Amino acid sequence: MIDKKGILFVLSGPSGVGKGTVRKALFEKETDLQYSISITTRKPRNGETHGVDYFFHEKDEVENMIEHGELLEWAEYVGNYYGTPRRYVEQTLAEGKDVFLEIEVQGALQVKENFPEGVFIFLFPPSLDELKNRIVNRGTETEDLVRNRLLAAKEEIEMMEAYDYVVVNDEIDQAVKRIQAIVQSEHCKRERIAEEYKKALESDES
Ligand SMILES: Nc1ncnc2c1ncn2[C@@H]1O[C@H](COP(=O)(O)OP(=O)(O)OP(=O)(O)O)[C@@H](O)[C@H]1O
Ligand SMILES: Nc1nc2c(ncn2[C@@H]2O[C@H](COP(=O)(O)O)[C@@H](O)[C@H]2O)c(=O)[nH]1
Repeated sequence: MIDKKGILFVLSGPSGVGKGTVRKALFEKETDLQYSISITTRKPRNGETHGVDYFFHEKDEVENMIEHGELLEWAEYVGNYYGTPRRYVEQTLAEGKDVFLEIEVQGALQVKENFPEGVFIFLFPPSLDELKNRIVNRGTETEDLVRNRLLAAKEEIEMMEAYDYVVVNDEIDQAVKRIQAIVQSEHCKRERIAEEYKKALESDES
């Protein structure tokens, strides 16, 4: 019997490209996706809430989670830990629901090793100048952190080929529509595979 697990979608890309913005706009439309809230040691920004934007933890707590295998993937990114709680993802997929991760590139590549059947989407900026403008204009990072995030961005963009899809985030609405099309098409693909599998089983029995 083919399993009815949910699909794991992973949205990734350089800092400031608009992952959070696009994900929030997508979730206003796609109510069937389940967002996996990450853990981080970064301090909350103004307006961020524990359990909504992130689970905010101390460094030793996260190191304990890593040691006990509680994270599906984790990365040290520009001085802080970020990670995906394993149990939530595995349980939700097993219930047949789709899970959506919004994570940086090192983490996405770790997920790809463990879940090669996942769908990996790279969000791409219209240009590097625009990427810099977005990080700077967001106003959440010091000058040093902006520089570090841009340095990381250049390395991250080189990993783009490892992804299944590249979506340009020029206009938020357009980027959301492109991701919705990917979600739909992946569902159709899996339904077709399940159908072919069923037919193959039936012809085997006859
Ligand atoms: N298509 C877009 N056009 C113009 N501005 C955008 C667009 N998408 C996002 N932005 C703006 O760019 C800034 C960065 O967006 P956002 O915080 O969503 O990026 P991110 O990729 O999640 O960043 P990080 O990885 O650092 O968390 C925000 O100020 C956001 O409003
Ligand atoms: N590897 C992981 N990366 C994550 C996770 N959650 C968020 N992120 C990414 O970290 C950077 C920085 O985020 P910020 O909120 O400090 O701007 C960004 O690229 C996020 O997408 C995670 O669980 N694992």
